Amino acid sequence: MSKVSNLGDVPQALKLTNELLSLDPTHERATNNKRYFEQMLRDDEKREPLSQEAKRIQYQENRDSYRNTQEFLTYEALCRGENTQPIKDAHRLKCQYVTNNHPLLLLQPAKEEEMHLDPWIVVYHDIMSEEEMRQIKRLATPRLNRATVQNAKTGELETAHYRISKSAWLRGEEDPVIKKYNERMQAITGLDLETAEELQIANYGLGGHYEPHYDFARRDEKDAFKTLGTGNRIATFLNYMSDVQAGGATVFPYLGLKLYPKKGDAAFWYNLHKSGDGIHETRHAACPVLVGIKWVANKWIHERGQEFRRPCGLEPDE
Ligand SMILES: O=C(O)CCC(=O)C(=O)O
Ligand SMILES: [Fe+2]
Repeated sequence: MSKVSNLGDVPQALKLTNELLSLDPTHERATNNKRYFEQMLRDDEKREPLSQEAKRIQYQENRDSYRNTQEFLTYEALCRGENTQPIKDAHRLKCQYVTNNHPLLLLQPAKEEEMHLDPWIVVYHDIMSEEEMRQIKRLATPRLNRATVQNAKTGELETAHYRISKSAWLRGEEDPVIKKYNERMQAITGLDLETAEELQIANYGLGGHYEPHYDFARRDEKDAFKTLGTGNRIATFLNYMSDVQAGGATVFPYLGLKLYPKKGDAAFWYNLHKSGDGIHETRHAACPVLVGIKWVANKWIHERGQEFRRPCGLEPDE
């Protein structure tokens, strides 16, 4: 009951408390709460009602400054399902079958749908089978641990309030399903996955989310990916292994773009320009899960090995 009142719904908290007291009239905590909620409601009646605008200001004053930046407010608006800006050049977006002339794709081409042109963000439909998803979840489940982030100053891995999920890493050698799936991602992207990170499986429970971030490391970050010796994260291949009933979209605040998880689909984008500079508009976030749970599998592809597959460009933003 006090949790309901913490959310600001005192009348509902009082109603539930009265219900509890009708079942257990001697409940001491409920008796005290009842008195407390009734007093709160009497105090409320004396106060001038707050306008929508005043409520918004009060809400914003209680948050840290980052949460009031345009970026964060846009992230929240996108997560509520609002459209914050029209998708640029939406009329030029295309769908196509992709084979890259690769034996793995000739009989079953990948169904590629462009979601954004610059930066280029695509979704591949139905590329993971039910059985593959089941096996990946089976392997990951006993190994799920609270996800961490890298502290940009110290380089240490730590848990953070802005990333709430559990994750596990799966190596290609440990199961034929993983190996085969890695090969499919390699065929579709045309990139070398030898230098990629292992497959990261993430599970988001209710309220699980990951606030706006880049997948690539900035120049001023300490030791980012240095131990790997494979350069920066050139691209992200993000597989959705569940539908999410409400919430849980992947959103790009600078593009006004929302990708809704669809079981068996995957999103793909380059994080770096051909020059190696980061593409800042790829900043993205995983919205809080409101109903259901969310499973994803991330493959972060690195720069080394792509020298001939995606040659360097001479212009910084080519
Ligand atoms: O789960 C998502 O939708 C995005 C996850 C993500 O951005 C990440 O793990 O880096
Ligand atoms: Fe990410």
